[in-house]
Amino acid sequence: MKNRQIPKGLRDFLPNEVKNRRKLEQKAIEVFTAFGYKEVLTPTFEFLEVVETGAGKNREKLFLFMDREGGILSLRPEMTVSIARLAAMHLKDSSFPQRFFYSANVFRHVQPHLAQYREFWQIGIEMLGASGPWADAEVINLAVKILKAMGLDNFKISINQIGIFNSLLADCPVSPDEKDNIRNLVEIKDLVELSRCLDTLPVPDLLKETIARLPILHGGLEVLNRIPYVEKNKAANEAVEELLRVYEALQAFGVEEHIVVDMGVLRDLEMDYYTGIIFEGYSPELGYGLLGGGRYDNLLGQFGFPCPATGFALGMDRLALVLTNQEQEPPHYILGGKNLQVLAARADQLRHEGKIVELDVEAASREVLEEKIRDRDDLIMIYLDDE
Ligand SMILES: N[C@@H](Cc1c[nH]c[nH+]1)C(=O)O
Repeated sequence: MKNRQIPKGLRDFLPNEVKNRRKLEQKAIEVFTAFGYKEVLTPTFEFLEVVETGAGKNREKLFLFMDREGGILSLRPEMTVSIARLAAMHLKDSSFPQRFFYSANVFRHVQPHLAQYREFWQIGIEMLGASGPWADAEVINLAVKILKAMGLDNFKISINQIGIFNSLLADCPVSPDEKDNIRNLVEIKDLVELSRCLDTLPVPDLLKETIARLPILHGGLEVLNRIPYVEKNKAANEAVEELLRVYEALQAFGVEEHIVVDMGVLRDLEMDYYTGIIFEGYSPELGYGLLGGGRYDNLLGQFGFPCPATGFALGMDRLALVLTNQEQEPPHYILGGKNLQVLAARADQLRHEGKIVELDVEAASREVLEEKIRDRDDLIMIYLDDE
């Protein structure tokens, strides 16, 4: 019966799920607000041309449709590009940095699996107009603070600087397709195929060895001493230096226990606008990432407004799945009786005391009401006989 189905990869939210989500959202908003971030909203769909500025090679993941004038539109697959467009349209005369946050549904035509829907919710921030390690570290610090505020303790943020990988790759005398393949193999950590692929290419041995090791290079700062080829490449060296500065700033923020330096994080499978520090947050018990982000200094320039920027987004559906709701609920009453005026006054009084009160709007008798809520052990019944 098709009229009772919804398209693949979409979902309804029942009251408990909505409540959990709103709670998480509320906590995130409190943290963002305390750091001076302000909420923005953008339209649910944009011109394809705008969306492709950020996710160029991922057209097959977009939900596309046409407007009546023949323009091609896309449901937003994420928020960063829309905010870059917003900044270029509205903020040219503002002072910077500007700090924004959002909570929005986004759409990607992915193969649905656990906690991966085609419409999903992201909460995120973008800091526009600030370069330098302190800005990157503030954003990563906020990622840590958010996960903590939501009740997670056992999580890590893997950080990298995309310039390290890009500079190594620039020294490989191979075709763009082969570069894409290498990038992909590093990202999915396929060590066997990566070595095999590198062996077939005319890449200098030291560089080959370095790239082959990237997926397993993770840990503390010592990781940065284990990338031998970096010495030979000035840009890679500078990128390593920058990563070091950000790590130091994260130490100053006091969050380094959650930080892992990870040369295998490229975020290339997600977005291709990153230019500097990139990071992903995950909980070791889970097989998937919770949040991701990084620096994208060239994106706003593509909308005619060159401006450095950095940010991250967190997947709410995934987070909701991780977190069991530890908070105590206020008592939940059902209030029955025949005199509406008396009931209404009592209901208001209880609500005023912080209780949740449902009024029995069907004015059932005590017996009927008792019978009706027999299976609802979350409810406390009060019946007011006429006084
Ligand atoms: N928009 C990115 C996350 C991000 C925000 N800012 C920078 N990166 C994503 O959806 O993965």
